[in-house]
Amino acid sequence: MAIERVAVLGSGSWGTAFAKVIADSGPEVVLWARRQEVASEVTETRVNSGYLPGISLPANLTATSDPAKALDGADAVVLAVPSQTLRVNLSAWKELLPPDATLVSLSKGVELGTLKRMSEVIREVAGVDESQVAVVSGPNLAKEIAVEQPTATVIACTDHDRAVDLQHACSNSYFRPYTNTDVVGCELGGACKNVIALACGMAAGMGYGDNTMASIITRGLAETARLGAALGADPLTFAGLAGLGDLVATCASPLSRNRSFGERLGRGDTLAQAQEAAHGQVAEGVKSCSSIRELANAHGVDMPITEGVHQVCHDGLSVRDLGAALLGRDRKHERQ
Ligand SMILES: NC(=O)c1ccc[n+]([C@@H]2O[C@H](COP(=O)([O-])OP(=O)(O)OC[C@H]3O[C@@H](n4cnc5c(N)ncnc54)[C@H](O)[C@@H]3O)[C@@H](O)[C@H]2O)c1
Ligand SMILES: O=P(O)(O)OC[C@H](O)CO
Repeated sequence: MAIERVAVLGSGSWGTAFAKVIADSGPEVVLWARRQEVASEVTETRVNSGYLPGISLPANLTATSDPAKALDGADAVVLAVPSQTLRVNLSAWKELLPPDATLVSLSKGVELGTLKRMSEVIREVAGVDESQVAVVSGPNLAKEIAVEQPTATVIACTDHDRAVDLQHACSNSYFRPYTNTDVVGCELGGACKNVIALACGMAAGMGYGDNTMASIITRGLAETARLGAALGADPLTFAGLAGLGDLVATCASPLSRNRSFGERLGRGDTLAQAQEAAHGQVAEGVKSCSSIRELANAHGVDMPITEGVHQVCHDGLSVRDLGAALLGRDRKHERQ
């Protein structure tokens, strides 16, 4: 089914940038903003100055703070709110969802408490089959995409035809989506890389260089793939855009909120100071390190970097002691 009208719910950095991607690809887009002043600014000036200052949004993108108006007649509903608020947000919107619309998750996290991936939360709250839920994940730093720097991504959906429809709705001269049916692998790649980026940031904050970064990235990928194997993901997904691609972009980029957050901790900031410096923008890994750790423990999967990041963020471990703990672990074979 051709996608002609899209609702994007959440007008932060990625919600706004992805709304622009879709509008630049053809469909009409209505962006929902929590705050009326953001919706008015986007509609009247075509700018979301709080999240994407200086970016001019296209004419086929309008905004509203009324979810009913955003969702009316939508062929696809894109969910662009933080992982830990998705359940509450979607519950409020549930009755307004057009019955056959594709529900698309942009959020990269694992829910605290339930340990569910975002597509699982969506299926549960909306009461839809998994074939109706898609995930967008890849090396997609919002600020680069907003200025139309070329990138690729993955649209994961168990229903290949639905993924292809969405692929058509968000393909343009700077954005190239690939399809994949491995929803589990794509979501785990997106959630886990935020935690690994926190660790890379911590190392950078301590003054360590590229050998350390490459070691954390590679061993971070190894532990992500171990979790994926336990949860039924396709191992090849982790070598793709939603695995290695997103991991490298996030761990290396000063634009990443997760890496920047970790860097502050590595320089000696407290969690509260790093949170304050984030100016309300979400660094998903700070919460997902705990849910991913719990998920790994429940499946008997060893994730030492994730465990260490959790201990730094929530158990008072110092970044220096995290480094020592990781280096001091039992020696082992690379494939273990
Ligand atoms: N920014 C990126 O480059 C990027 C890229 C890919 C994926 N993501 C993922 O997309 C998701 C959204 O990230 P973002 O970058 O847009 O975040 P952001 O911090 O820029 O914006 C979050 C948005 O959610 C809204 N929000 C916050 N709390 C809310 C609540 N309780 N109810 C409703 N809305 C609430 C905020 O008002 C804001 O509009 C995250 O899971 C993130 O990991 C971000
Ligand atoms: O800014 P971050 O750390 O949330 O990362 C942004 C994106 O997920 C990169 O793909």
